[in-house]
Amino acid sequence: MAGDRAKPCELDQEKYDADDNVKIICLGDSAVGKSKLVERFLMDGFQPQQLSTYALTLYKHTATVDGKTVLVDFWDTAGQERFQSMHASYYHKAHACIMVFDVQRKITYKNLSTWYTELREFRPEIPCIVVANKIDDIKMTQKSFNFARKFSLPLYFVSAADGTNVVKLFSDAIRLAVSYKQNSRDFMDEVLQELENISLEQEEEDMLDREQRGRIESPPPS
Ligand SMILES: Nc1nc2c(ncn2[C@@H]2O[C@H](COP(=O)(O)OP(=O)(O)OP(=O)(O)O)[C@@H](O)[C@H]2O)c(=O)[nH]1
Ligand SMILES: [Mg+2]
Repeated sequence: MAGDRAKPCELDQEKYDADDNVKIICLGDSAVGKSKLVERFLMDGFQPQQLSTYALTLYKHTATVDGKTVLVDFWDTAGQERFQSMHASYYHKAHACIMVFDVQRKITYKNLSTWYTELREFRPEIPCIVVANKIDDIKMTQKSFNFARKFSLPLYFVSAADGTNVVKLFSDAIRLAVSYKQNSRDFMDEVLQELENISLEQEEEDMLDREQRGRIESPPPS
């Protein structure tokens, strides 16, 4: 159910290896509207309250992409310092990113580069959408935001308050996540998998060695 708080068992990230599971993360400064956007998409509603996301909220959604059912987890967290302590697992196995700024607060736009740098440290290749939120509140005089162009990222002008472009944003994010998962594997994933396999092989070898030594050292049965 949308809005459920993440329970430890739901944080088992192995499930994202299965074909029908994708993970989409939300990034951006505090109060840019990350939570409101997900809520608007999932519940088609908007309650203008000021509550900041506490630690981590997982929103679950079932989508259909090209006739196939896809289970989508949207990961949402607070954009403030609290985020710092959990970044590695937040990015782990993510298939797409929605990176939000507030068109009314320039600093949130400036900070995109910090978010983007961190995203690319953990997930060098996943699709990332840049989102200009709160366009209901200002007169958009064809403002141009170079950040998205500079990194060749798609830019969406949206409003969680009145719903402008919200469905389009999330539908496209889901499609991108699915196609990323089907068509390419992150190089980092491959390297990590490789390392995991090597250490497993090593463990197996060590175990066989120990067994063999045990057999030699123990006296033969009389
Ligand atoms: N006018 C307007 N206000 C919005 C919009 N989206 C969000 N807000 C308001 O902005 C504030 C912050 O929204 P949140 O969704 O809680 O922001 P957040 O990015 O999740 O913040 P953290 O959880 O602290 O990281 C709330 O008061 C919302 O009502 C929008 O599209 N238009
Ligand atoms: Mg939030």
